[in-house]
Amino acid sequence: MRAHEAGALHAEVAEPPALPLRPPADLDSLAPHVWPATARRGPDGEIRVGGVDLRAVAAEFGTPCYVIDETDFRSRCRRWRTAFEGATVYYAAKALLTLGIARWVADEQLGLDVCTGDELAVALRAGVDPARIVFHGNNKSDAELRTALQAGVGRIVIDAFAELRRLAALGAELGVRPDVLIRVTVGVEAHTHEFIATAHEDQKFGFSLAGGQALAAVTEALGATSLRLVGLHSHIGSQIFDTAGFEVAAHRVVGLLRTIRDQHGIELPELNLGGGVGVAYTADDDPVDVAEFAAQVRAIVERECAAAGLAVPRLAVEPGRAIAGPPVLTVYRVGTVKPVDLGGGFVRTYVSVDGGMSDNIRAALYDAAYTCALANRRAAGEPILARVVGKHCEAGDIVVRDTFVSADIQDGDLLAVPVTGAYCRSLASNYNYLGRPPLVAVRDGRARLLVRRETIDDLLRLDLGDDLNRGECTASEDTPPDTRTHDRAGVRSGAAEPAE
Ligand SMILES: Cc1ncc(COP(=O)(O)O)c(C=O)c1O
Ligand SMILES: N[C@@H](CCCC[NH3+])C(=O)O
Repeated sequence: MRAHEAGALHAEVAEPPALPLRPPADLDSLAPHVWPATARRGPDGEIRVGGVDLRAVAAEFGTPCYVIDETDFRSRCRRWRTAFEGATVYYAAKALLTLGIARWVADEQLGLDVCTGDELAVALRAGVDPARIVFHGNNKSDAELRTALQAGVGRIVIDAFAELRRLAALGAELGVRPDVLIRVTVGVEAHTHEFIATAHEDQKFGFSLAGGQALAAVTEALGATSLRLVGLHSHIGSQIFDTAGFEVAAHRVVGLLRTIRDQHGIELPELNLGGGVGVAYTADDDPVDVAEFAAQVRAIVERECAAAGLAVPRLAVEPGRAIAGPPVLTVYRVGTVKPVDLGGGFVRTYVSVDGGMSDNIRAALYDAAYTCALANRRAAGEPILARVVGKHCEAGDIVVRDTFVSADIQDGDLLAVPVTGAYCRSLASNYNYLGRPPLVAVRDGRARLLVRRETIDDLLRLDLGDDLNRGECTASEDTPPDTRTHDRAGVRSGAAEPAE
């Protein structure tokens, strides 16, 4: 019985965890569909990735630390390229972007999807061929559009009428005619978290298909002499396992291609179906295989086009998570270990690590599930119910909501959390002044830094203090800083008086 049903006025007794929480048969196993492809346990029970001992990574680069299995990342790029042979695969940079990552993607002959001028700047700095870049965004500024046009970006995906007009004007001004696509909101309710579904009507992206805006945008783009409309774009959301959503989306956008042909006598040559393919975060997840996904998508589009009497357009896809997510794990150092009695015979052990929502906000933001394993040794105790939490001043600072850890877990152990490549570093913050962790690439027994750790000096370099007050303070150096008085508004007394 729940505490409130029993009329208890004081603290509620927590419900037993709702998940089908069975202790795993083996706390040390590293499910191959979850962990980086080269992750193995070494002779001391330590986890090694790319032939590198994570204890050595922690010793050299500190914790928390993102570790990327380069071989896994590159082979995912290749798998997508092969599965979508004849189509364009743009890696979605928002998932994880650094100069090194952009170069790997370019080496593997994938294009790049960017959605801000700053992502574009990183891609260009990395030497990515601008012609292989697609530029997204629901609020591109004139400056961003101008940079994209001047750089010769391959495709720009138009997201609003105002943008269409601004881009047409800029194209005319600069004497260029960019290839553009119209982003269509196809009205699919993708089976994923509300915050990462993007094709239902009531959200900020794209032109509504049902409301006729998409066709109106196409008509306007076709009439703009400084734009070359080459296709349609649809992205239904992220972390999707059920391919039915893509099927409905393809059906609807091909329907629009047909209407465009009927009304304008033009067959648009490109169809970009966006990203969104989900990955396994825990051993229970069963994501779609890329080759199968590609075959299904092609079959759907071919069938729909045949039915509409259209030539099959060139396809494009934009995987982010499916490429960047699984090759990365985060190594944390365990600190406080605190058993909390939940009542009713339940104890949950809170395992605090030295990072948290600043390096992985996904559990806090999307209730995302993760798993973890001891990285420095094998488990030597019984499995105990645990929650891995960060060190931030926030109760929702959770890294792994429900998991089992070894009963002998202790301060100083290393804990690895897999599948942290996508939307972890890219959504990282400096909450509580924690510097963002480094990104270390491992391959063939060697580890090297792709991005170093942010230090307090890095952060303070941006903080200009308050020069005005500093000048005044300097002028009255006889007053030690911590004994200066403050008025009730919290303003240092005398601050309004100019220093002599
Ligand atoms: C337009 C677009 N393309 C691609 C992606 C990448 O999605 P995912 O990382 O789920 O593959 C996103 C993000 O959801 C997106 O908004
Ligand atoms: N940030 C989301 C995905 C957003 C996809 C970008 N459009 C996540 O972590 O799952």
